[in-house]
Amino acid sequence: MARITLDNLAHSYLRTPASEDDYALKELNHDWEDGAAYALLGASGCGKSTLLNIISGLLMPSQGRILFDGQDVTHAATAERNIAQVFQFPVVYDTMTVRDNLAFPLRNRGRDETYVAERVQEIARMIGMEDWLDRKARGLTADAKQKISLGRGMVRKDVNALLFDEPLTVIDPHMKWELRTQLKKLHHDFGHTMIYVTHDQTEALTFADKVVVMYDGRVVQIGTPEELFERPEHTFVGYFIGSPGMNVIPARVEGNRAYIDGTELPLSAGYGPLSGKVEIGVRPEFARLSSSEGLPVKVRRVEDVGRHKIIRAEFFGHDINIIAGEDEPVGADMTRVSFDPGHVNVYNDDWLVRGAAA
Ligand SMILES: Nc1ncnc2c1ncn2[C@@H]1O[C@H](COP(=O)(O)OP(=O)(O)OP(=O)(O)O)[C@@H](O)[C@H]1O
Repeated sequence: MARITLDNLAHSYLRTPASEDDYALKELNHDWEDGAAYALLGASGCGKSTLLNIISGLLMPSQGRILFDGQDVTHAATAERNIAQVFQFPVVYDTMTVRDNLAFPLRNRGRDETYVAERVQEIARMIGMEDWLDRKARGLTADAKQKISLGRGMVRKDVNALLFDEPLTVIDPHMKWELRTQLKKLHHDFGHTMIYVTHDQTEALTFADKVVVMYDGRVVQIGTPEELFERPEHTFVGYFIGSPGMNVIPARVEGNRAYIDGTELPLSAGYGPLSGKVEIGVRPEFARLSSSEGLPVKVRRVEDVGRHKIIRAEFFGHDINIIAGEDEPVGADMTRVSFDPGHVNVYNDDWLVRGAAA
């Protein structure tokens, strides 16, 4: 396994980029810890595949270096990087049996047949294909073929990193959950450095130790699922993670008070003067509807989603969401909302501002 260092890395698909907007991947400096499981999460077109392809060697960055355990591999071909990759669509040899497909990367490395047999059996069990080992891959469903691709990606223990590019797209929903759990177990057992690209927050949050959130070619936050929930560093992280996402409301901030349309809201920290766009961010989980406490709010709709209720409401002309417990009644007299001050974040031009403890 390897620590992967991205040093001053950036990429533009244009030959002569003129401004930052011309970069599909904006400048990035980061150390990916040896043996950690990362998810690269973001909406379509934010640069996830560009970054993954640079790490795998399919794409040469227009700026910066990439190092595996301190060794510069920027100009090394994919084959020299000793990585395993699993793509969105299956890559299998149709004329080979499932067994030979799974064994391929090990035989390629000259591993002895006893080890190959043992390891193939182990992986086949993991992907639920023990009974299919002697079948030819031709004619199998896309779903089964993708499981073989995943198995092949995982069969070698001695790779520098395992890279997955939306690997569960073609897998049916039930198997998706099972494979995600298996991948997590595999990571736990073997400690591979894993990088998993997805636009699905559930996939990212259940799989990864750390989630790398990308927005418009930029890494906006790298954190544990808890950190992304508690303290989104950027409003995009707030919107994108959570269901529904964080409420973001324009405000004026002075010291330890925020003002929304002139109405005061307490904050748990003090802030210096802020210019530019100022907003507060509060997750629906930390907003509370009541008949007497807080600021005026107009409930528009209540959605019962089983575990809890989502209250869609209007707050000083802005749409906000409030989460209430399944058993909490939502009466017509509930026209006030309060926010837990410890969970009200302040954003300046979309970036989190850290206040001084009040
Ligand atoms: N070969 C290419 N030539 C020119 N522009 C490209 C190329 N590949 C990607 N781009 C552009 O770079 C940006 C980032 O694309 P990228 O594929 O890395 O995003 P992504 O997050 O992986 O998206 P998706 O989930 O849709 O694959 C997009 O604006 C895309 O249009």
